[in-house]
Amino acid sequence: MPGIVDQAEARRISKAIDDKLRPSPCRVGGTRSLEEETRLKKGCQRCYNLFRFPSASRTLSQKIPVPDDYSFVVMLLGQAESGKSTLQKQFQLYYASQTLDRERPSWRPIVFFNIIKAVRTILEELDWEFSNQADQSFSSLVNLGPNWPDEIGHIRNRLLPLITIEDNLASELSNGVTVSGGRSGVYVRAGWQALVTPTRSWPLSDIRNSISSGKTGVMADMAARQLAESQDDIDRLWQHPAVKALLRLRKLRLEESASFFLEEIHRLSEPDYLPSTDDILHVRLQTLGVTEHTFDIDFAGGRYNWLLYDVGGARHAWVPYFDDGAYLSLLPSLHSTKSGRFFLCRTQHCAMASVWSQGVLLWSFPSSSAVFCPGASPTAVIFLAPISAFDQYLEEDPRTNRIDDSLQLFTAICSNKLLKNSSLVLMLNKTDLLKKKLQAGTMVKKYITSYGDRPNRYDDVSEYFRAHFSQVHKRKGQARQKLFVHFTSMLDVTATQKIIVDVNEAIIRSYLGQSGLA
Ligand SMILES: Nc1nc2c(ncn2[C@@H]2O[C@H](COP(=O)(O)OP(=O)(O)OP(=O)(O)O)[C@@H](O)[C@H]2O)c(=O)[nH]1
Ligand SMILES: [Mg+2]
Repeated sequence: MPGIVDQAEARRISKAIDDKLRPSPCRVGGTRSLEEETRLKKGCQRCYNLFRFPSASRTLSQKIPVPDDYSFVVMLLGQAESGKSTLQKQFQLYYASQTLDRERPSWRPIVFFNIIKAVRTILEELDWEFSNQADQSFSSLVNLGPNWPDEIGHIRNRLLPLITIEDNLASELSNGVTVSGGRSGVYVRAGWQALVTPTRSWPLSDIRNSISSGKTGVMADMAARQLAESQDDIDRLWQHPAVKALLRLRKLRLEESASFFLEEIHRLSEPDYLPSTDDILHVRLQTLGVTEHTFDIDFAGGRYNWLLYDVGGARHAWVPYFDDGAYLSLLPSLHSTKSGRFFLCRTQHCAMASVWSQGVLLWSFPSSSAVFCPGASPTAVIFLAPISAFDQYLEEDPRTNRIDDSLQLFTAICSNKLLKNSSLVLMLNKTDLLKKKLQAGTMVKKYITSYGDRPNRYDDVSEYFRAHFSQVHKRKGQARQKLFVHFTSMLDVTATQKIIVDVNEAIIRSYLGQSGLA
């Protein structure tokens, strides 16, 4: 991978991976039935998983002997947009769906914000094409004809009242939180839902009442009205050949969920629109700091408390926490979660951030990387790596490939001594997007030179990435640390929920093994 290893090392790893990828069922070990053996020989991924993660395939039949006051602490880590909060929503949907139902109204203005941001981005890009069209390249390239600037200009004028709402809506939703660098966005901390819709009304009739009685935010109301008025123009813009050309030829990067929302604009503009589960899973909303979620999980005849920590992955989202101060300062009020486990500190001169608990330094890390550790070492870390991002670069550092960045973060996590007893779950996420990109002909080797001339097919590409992450764990991981790997598409509810159950069971088994309770 560019930036991780030098050329000779890249060739060595590449060869090792090729060797590993050659069908070799024996390497997964375990006792196999004839049928399983045969399927394994044919390269069946499910069989491979069964042997690689045997715990996930069996069911615990007895209540497990966990101390009464023990909580399974699980941290979700990974770069920005890797899908951590989406996985948290899937946990909530599975284990506490009534709380997700209660929160539905609070997602409504966030959906509106996602739409407005997409519309603004498209118009800005078209403005750029328009003002730089002296060479006529865009028009002639896509055969748009001479009138497209006028057509878009009219739509743009009608959409201006909508897009001017964006910043104020972001500020209302973020409750005044902004990040440096002038980025527009919605950044949320734990408990934001209650701020956005104070009534948290449910069922639908109550929501209609709360919307009509003005109990939702002022800007959210205004956005709803403007969307209702602008829906036809948004649709016209989205369907316009100039926009399709932008997406196709200029590789315009909208948020991944933008097309989902723009396709559905008329449904989302209904006066009593309430976000569906699919809408909530598609929403893009940046997490700021750490949010804590508690679930009671019924399992094998017992009830267990899980504390899930969702950590914001964007580097710039951490910037507000690292402002002036020449001394090591404790900032517990900003960073402690409900259970008061986190303390974040910084030293100005070495640009390191540190995590403290009860006066003990737990972890230090460069302030540019977003890792965080709870007061006690977590039972498990779930690391999400979006493998569809092979052709993308970090927003905060356009030279760093996103897969490369994920590998670096994963290396830091595997080698962190504080996590030596934690189970590690690696979710190679966004496989649906990866498939789409490969089908559309995007070549992996163009962005990941070490991929070489391997076939540009999903099975080969996904296995290649899995092998790379596994190599990191093998080289940097610690003896007692187990690694469980899953390919995921976090928007697929059925598949993800099955994986969640498997992962939970694997974590519990691993905990029992570590603590000698098995
Ligand atoms: N197509 C697709 N989209 C996904 C998948 N997982 C997450 N997304 C989308 O990716 C976007 C980012 O997901 P988040 O869960 O907000 O990412 P995050 O890691 O919490 O990001 P930060 O809070 O900024 O650290 C959202 O719009 C999700 O709907 C996936 O497997 N497939
Ligand atoms: Mg998040």
